Amino acid sequence: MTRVRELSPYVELNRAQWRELRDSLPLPLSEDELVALRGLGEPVDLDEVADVYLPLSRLINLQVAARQHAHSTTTGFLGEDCGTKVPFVIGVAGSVAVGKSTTARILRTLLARWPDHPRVDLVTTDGFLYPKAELVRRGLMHRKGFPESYDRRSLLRFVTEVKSGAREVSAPVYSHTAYDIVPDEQHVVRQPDILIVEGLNVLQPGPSLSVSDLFDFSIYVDARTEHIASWYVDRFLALRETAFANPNSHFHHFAELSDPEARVEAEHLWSTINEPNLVDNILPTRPRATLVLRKDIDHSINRVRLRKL
Ligand SMILES: Nc1ncnc2c1ncn2[C@@H]1O[C@H](COP(=O)(O)OP(=O)(O)O)[C@@H](O)[C@H]1O
Ligand SMILES: CC(C)(COP(=O)(O)O)[C@@H](O)C(=O)NCCC(=O)O
Repeated sequence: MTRVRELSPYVELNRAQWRELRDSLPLPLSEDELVALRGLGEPVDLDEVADVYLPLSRLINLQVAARQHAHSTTTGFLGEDCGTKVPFVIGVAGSVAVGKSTTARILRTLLARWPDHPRVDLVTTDGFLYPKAELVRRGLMHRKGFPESYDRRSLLRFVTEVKSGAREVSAPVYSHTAYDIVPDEQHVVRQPDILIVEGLNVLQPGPSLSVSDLFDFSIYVDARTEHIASWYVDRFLALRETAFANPNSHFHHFAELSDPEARVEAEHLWSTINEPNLVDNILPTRPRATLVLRKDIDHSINRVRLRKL
């Protein structure tokens, strides 16, 4: 184990060192299950689940118990009922196209296999983007994914209600096909043991209480900006045969583009929207994460940085 710097709040481990912390926890995931969790262009294999995600699942399992204990201490101090469980909330942040959704889905599946917290729910923050009409009204159509394109107050209220133990809390749902919020769809969260909140900007601090203040643990999925740019372009090219091929897709007009034409479009979207958002808004939140998963150019996670203080 190497210390990042003397007196640093972080400890940095390479994959071999991190793998040791699995502590013989069995692998509760099959190849078929993993394939179903992988996003487009995400090559994560069972070795990576065993080396990286199992130690993480073990660490979070320990922290759920510790958090519950800390909560009971506070409720006992207040003379309130110590028996109620407060959902443990995990934030997953990182750039567009870095693979956050795959990380969040693998984590959700692994955490749900522990008998002490089987109910794990996952919400993506795209549901809290303003609807297209509102983004147009605010002049934010080219700022989708920037902090100001989200209804941050609703997101904060949603997580607060889940943490307060509300029986049912609804989140709006976003569709990449429609490029908009789906008017009549809701994701209903019913008293989970763990809630994962995944999105570009979940670690953003705010002028007052923000959603990251409610996180018990947070993960930043990280890679070099130029590697993420190439993953974004490759995924855009691949989407022509999948999502863009759907005539209802907002991006359907890209489906027929040649490789060089599609590359130009993807590079334009990257350099005008997603890269500035990464550099200006997302990367500055990285130091706030409890854990940073650092990916190599082949998407494999080769380093882990844990905040220990
Ligand atoms: N235009 C699109 N059409 C359909 N699916 C998309 C589109 N853009 C991104 N996705 C999918 O949405 C999910 C989230 O993508 P993104 O926000 O880039 O985060 P990440 O790649 O970090 O998970 C991914 O599974 C991705 O494949
Ligand atoms: C929907 C997103 C803003 C991500 O939302 P998140 O769930 O991370 O809050 C992003 O995937 C997106 O579509 N960005 C717009 C720019 C682009 O299409 O690349």
